[in-house]
Parts: sequence; C-alpha cells; structure tokens
Amino acid sequence: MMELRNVSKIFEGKMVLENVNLSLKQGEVMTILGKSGSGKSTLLQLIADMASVDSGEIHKSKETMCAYITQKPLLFSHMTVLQNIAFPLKCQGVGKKARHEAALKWLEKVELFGLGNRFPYELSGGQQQRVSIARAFVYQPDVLLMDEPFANLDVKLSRQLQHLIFNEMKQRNIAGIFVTHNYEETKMYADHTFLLQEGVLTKMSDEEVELYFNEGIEIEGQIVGVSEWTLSNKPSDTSIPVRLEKEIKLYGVDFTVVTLPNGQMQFVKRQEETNSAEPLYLVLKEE
Ligand SMILES: Nc1ncnc2c1ncn2[C@@H]1O[C@H](COP(=O)(O)OP(=O)(O)OP(=O)(O)O)[C@@H](O)[C@H]1O
Repeated sequence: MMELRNVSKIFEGKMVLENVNLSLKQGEVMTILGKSGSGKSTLLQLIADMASVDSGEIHKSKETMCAYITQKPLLFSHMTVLQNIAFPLKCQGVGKKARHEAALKWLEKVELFGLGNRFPYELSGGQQQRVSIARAFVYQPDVLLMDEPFANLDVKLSRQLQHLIFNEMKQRNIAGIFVTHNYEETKMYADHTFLLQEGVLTKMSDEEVELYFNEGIEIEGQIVGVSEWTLSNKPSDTSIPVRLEKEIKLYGVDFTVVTLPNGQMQFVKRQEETNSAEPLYLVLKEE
C-alpha cells in the first residue's frame, strides 16, 4: 500500500535521510528507533506530505489516507476540543449530528469526557495529545503515523492509550509507523523494527532490538550481550581491542572510536572523550 524508494532529504547541506527504502502493507506495524536528531520525524513528515523529498520516490496507492500524531500536538486553536476531533469528518462531508456523535464517542475513549467545549489552550499537554489521538482515529485512516505519542503522558495513561490504539489498529486493519524510545511498545506491538542512524534506515533482528535496549555490541558478526560495562585507562581481558572498526555495531550506547598513539582503536564514551587526556578502554562484563 506504500513504498519508499531511495528517499533522501537534505537540510542546509546536510543529508538527513539517505536512500531510505521501506514498504508497508495493510495492517502492518513498524517501529523506528534512533537517537535524537537521526531523522525520524523528518521521515514521518515526508510520508505525511508535510515536506518534500530531495530525491527518490514515495508511492502510495491513490486512496491511502494517512493520519499523523505529531510529537507536539498540532490542534486548531480556534476550535473547541470536539470541533478538533470532528474536523476530519467535516472534511469528508459527514453530517453535523453524525460527526458530533463520533467525536463524543472518541472523547470518552481518550478519557476527556466533559472537556469537549474547551479550547486547546485550556488543556494540559497530555490532554492535548489525547485530543490528537482521538482526531486521528475518528475517521478510517489506512496508515497511522505516530511520533512518540505517549511521551508526555503518565505511565498508567500511556499504557491504556497504547492498548486502545493498537487494538483499534488491529481491529480496523490500520497500518502504522511509529517512532518510539520505548521497549514495551516495540516488543509488544511491532511486526518489524528499524534503526535510523545518521540518516540510514536498517531493519533490526529481534536480537538486535534486545541489544539496542540492553546496550550491546556486535563484533565480527558475533553479538556480545553486555549487562555491565565500565571505562578504564588500562587494557584488560575483557576490554575490547578494536581494529575492525567497520565490523562493529553499537546499539543504545553513545560511543565513538578513537585511535590511540600506538595505532590501536578503542571505544570511548562520547561525552567523556574530551575530558580525558589518557586513552580510555571499554571494559565489558559479558552476560
Ligand atoms: N526544517 C528544518 N530545517 C533545517 N534542519 C532541520 C529541519 N527539520 C529537521 N532538521 C534537522 O534534521 C535533523 C533530523 O531532525 P528530526 O527532527 O527528523 O530528528 P529526530 O530523529 O526526529 O529527533 P528527535 O528524536 O529529537 O525528535 C536534525 O539535525 C534537525 O536539526
């Protein structure tokens, strides 16, 4: 139903997305992981037609409708909560009574009953987010794009809404691409998980997902589960001598590779790099 072919996006001379390929089938759910600034929101914006690609193509079948729940809710400030929720139905020509009833039903589902006549500025950030979730579901989207929709919500509400959203998607066979930093959402709801790193999108195996959230390292095709690690200025049995820079992948840990005076390469934690005159060794405790 949707396919991205070699999609690239450049902002101010910087390649934010590089030859991204992705295809999405009806009812399929994908999560995208990646560090802040890696291009996740940009990717969703391109799919939602809120920005244009610099090269490559996005193919959607003609009737594909996307709903987008942004990181910061974008509500119409001059409309009440109910009018905001009902707006997509108004655009589709649904009559006043029917859209009012549908909006009320969704107001209740996101636990905002009684707040329908308020304006967005009279709501908290989390309540505004719930309005945007209701607005996304009030009609029948084919694809739901979500950018950390639960980030501003407390744990309990976030769980309830997760269930609500993913049950609804399943029942109505809605496909979804959602950006998250949450392990549970990734494990419980995603059919596939992708990692966006410096603009490059790669599919992750289940094992890689585990490592991403648990801090892990892949060396020469061998995955080393790391439960604990420390930094030391002396090499040891469990420190990693890194010569094969290109064959090492790191998940979930912000490291950089430095070259020591003797020519050997070592990992150091990024933020400690500049504070250290001496080389630091990454000492691993294998699981
Ligand atoms: N309109 C814009 N003009 C210039 N640069 C932009 C624009 N939008 C995004 N960028 C840059 O593109 C890069 C990717 O931004 P993006 O918002 O897609 O990242 P992200 O992975 O969603 O980050 P986060 O997890 O913090 O939301 C960043 O370096 C950002 O500064």
